[in-house]
Amino acid sequence: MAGASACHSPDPCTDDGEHAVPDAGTTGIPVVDLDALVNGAAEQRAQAVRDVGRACQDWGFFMHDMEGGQPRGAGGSQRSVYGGVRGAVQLTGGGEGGVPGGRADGARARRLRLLRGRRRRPVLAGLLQDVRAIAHPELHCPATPAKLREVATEYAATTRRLLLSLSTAVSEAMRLESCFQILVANRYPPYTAGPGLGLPEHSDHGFLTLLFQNGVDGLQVHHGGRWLLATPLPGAFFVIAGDQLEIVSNGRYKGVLHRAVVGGERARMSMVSMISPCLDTVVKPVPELAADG
Ligand SMILES: O=C(O)CCC(=O)C(=O)O
Ligand SMILES: [Fe+2]
Repeated sequence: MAGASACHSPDPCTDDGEHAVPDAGTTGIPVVDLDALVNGAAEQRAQAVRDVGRACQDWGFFMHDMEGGQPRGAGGSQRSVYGGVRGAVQLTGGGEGGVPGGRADGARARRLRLLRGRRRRPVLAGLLQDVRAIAHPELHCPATPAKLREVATEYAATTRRLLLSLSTAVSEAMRLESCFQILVANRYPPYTAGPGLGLPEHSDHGFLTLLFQNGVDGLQVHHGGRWLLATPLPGAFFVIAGDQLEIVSNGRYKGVLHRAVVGGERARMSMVSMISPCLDTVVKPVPELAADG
């Protein structure tokens, strides 16, 4: 696979300031009890909404406290999704933005742009293999491996419920029931030539993103002018504020910059589920916040 040869070439990620991957400090990343949001009594829910608001405002990034309880099925969904997506990533040949299905004609190129979002730098060959699939309103899923459709259907539904609860908490005013959802599976092959940039810094174009990983760290979040390594609580989802949340909140919440670094003997995988309003929605600040200027 391309990743192996990339490991032996001069390291483009550490050669110059432009591509350098500085050491990340650790943590302080906010933890929010999302169970209170979904199942809590009025006062617990109100506190969780305040916590989400503060985390969005201060960080644009937080994690979901699994101790507080996770939505039923999410754990099983996380475990089974590794198996499902690993096969899909390998079968699609590990191309960056490897959405299966045909040549990059105009429509497909537009779809790829939508799925990839806004990136500041190109992805370096071999450091990332990914599969992106529209998950809602209709699941567009590769036909192989056979288990993938089953896994993706369950995973999309589980994460969509959580994303909608979060979206409601972040902005009760925004109607997101008819949403648009994208699933992404990223695989970063082993890379022993030093630290490298698997996925350059970017913000996610949607409203909210849920991300979990296979126990190999590498996600970094930009906070307070520094890159911090995002090490999750065991089994936790990371929650990432996207560009549309920044627009809706009139800049009060930021679409946070994040990136993925690679380096080490174990392949890293991350599973991303991103939600947006349906595609014909005009995304603009909610009036109450627009009035603030
Ligand atoms: O692999 C990661 O941790 C980051 C993935 C990501 O940010 C994305 O797919 O948008
Ligand atoms: Fe991202």
